[in-house]
Amino acid sequence: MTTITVAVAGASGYAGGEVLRLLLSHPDVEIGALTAASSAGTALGAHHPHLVPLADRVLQPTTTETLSGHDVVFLGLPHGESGAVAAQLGDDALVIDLGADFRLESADDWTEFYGGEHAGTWPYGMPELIVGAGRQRDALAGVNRVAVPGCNVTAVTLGIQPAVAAGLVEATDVVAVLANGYSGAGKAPKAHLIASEALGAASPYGVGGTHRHVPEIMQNLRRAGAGEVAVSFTPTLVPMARGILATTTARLAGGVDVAAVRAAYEAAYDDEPFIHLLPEGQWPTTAATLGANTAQLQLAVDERARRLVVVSAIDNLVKGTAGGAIQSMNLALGLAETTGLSTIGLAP
Ligand SMILES: NC(=O)C1=CN([C@@H]2O[C@H](COP(=O)(O)OP(=O)(O)OC[C@H]3O[C@@H](n4cnc5c(N)ncnc54)[C@H](OP(=O)(O)O)[C@@H]3O)[C@@H](O)[C@H]2O)C=CC1
Ligand SMILES: CC(=O)N[C@@H](CCC(=O)OP(=O)(O)O)C(=O)O
Repeated sequence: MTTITVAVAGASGYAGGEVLRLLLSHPDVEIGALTAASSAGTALGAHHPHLVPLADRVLQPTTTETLSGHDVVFLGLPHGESGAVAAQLGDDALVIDLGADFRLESADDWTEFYGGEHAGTWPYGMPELIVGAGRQRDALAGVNRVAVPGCNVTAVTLGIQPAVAAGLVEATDVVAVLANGYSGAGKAPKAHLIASEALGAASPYGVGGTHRHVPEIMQNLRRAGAGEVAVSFTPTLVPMARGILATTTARLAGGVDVAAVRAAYEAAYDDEPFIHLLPEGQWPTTAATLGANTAQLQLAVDERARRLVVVSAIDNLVKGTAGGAIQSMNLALGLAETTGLSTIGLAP
């Protein structure tokens, strides 16, 4: 394989920085232009001192000129900014959007949850998503545009989709409650992230069906084979830098037992390099996934409540963003899907 040149827009941000951290270990990639907005003209090391090999690189403005001429462009920009940038980049570049602009199929969903005009729909960058009898990875070979999923969406979808696809649960009765690390909110200061108030507290946000990831999860479960879908989704900010622990429960279909559920999850994930159904009795923790492109899962059947309970853990910045994005890049370019991606976490 010849060397792939990669530009990263939003390189001073958390998602862009994580793309760079992972790309530094990718054997086929050469890192090209790094761009930002207000941080243009400053050194990358001022924003990401952990990215030592790139510390002296100077951030450029995010323009067509700086981003063009690369094989791959990652966009780690705030929602609503990617459409205009992508439109200026030629079809010969693979453009991978880490934001939400091109994830949703429904323009009405976009307007309801994000506001403004819908930019469009790109191939969805969740290789493991069950789509009919196949997987979304089949749709990623050779594409030149990829919309990377939301991090919460990744945790919940991977957690519940095998049961939904196999008809083992009622897709109109799915409830997900999540513990979320701060970095999911990006680096810009936000009122609900003032350290003196948020440290030491667990605080729900986006409650009552208002979070913008609700339509994306529903879209995924429909693609996985559900007819009607209803998902109750409640994220909770907890004092950790990275990580998502999602507990997703759903009402079991009649007659379904734990053996049937476990068999469905094993069938769905045994061949997946990054999705690990843990041995029975062992429960996921965010710590075990930190820095790794993995999702760890465990399930139980609550017989009294007749509900399936699935716990899934990911690193929001790796499997939830940058790692998933590079996995999709590999598929789009015809590289081995796992190239440059680690299953080794960072613990304790
Ligand atoms: N954090 C996470 O866990 C996840 C994030 N994402 C998505 O990735 C994208 C980036 O998020 P994140 O890195 O967390 O956000 P950050 O706030 O940490 O970073 C935003 C980046 O975008 C740049 N930027 C801001 N406005 C503009 C603009 N108008 N034009 C060009 N560049 C601009 C910033 O540059 P400057 O330094 O100059 O301001 C910075 O580099 C978002 O769409 C987010 O939703 C997706 C999944 C998970
Ligand atoms: C803690 C926190 O605020 N997390 C963010 C995760 C954002 C994300 O996954 O990215 P997108 O914004 O690209 O959808 C949230 O729940 O909205």
